[in-house]
Amino acid sequence: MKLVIGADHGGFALKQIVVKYLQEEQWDVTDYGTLTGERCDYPDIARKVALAVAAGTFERGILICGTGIGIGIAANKVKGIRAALCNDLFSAEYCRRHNDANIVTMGGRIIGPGVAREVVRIFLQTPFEGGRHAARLEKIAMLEER
Ligand SMILES: O=C(CO)[C@H](O)[C@H](O)[C@H](O)COP(=O)(O)O
Repeated sequence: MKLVIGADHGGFALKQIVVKYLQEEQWDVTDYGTLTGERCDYPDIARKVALAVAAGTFERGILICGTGIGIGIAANKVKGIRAALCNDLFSAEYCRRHNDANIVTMGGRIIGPGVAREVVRIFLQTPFEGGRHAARLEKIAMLEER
């Protein structure tokens, strides 16, 4: 599975840790920045990552800002993106099982490396259940056409 990751300055430090973890675990991960800890605007990072996931260049994305909120709001403006804020393990599991999330967002000012690594592991390993949840995702897709 090809992965893409991005973060603003609020998520930069945690992104570095997550990238290292993914590389150690042999995941194919591409870093879309920011590549320094300098202040930047999370919508710019969200846009690059979300467009690449929506285009199918990458199957899943990981986005990190200070809280995970702003970067997720921005990513969800891109058609086909289902970005889920996961600062806990239960959310990481159910955003996959019920929502087929294709981007996970986290807060670099909220969670530490241990939780972040587990969130990412669960996000990448948990399948979508389909069934009644697929019908609900179709309704979400219809909202994109309004
Ligand atoms: O978008 C956010 C909040 O929803 C992120 O946490 C940003 O990283 C944060 O707003 C950046 O704030 P800063 O004061 O410019 O560091």
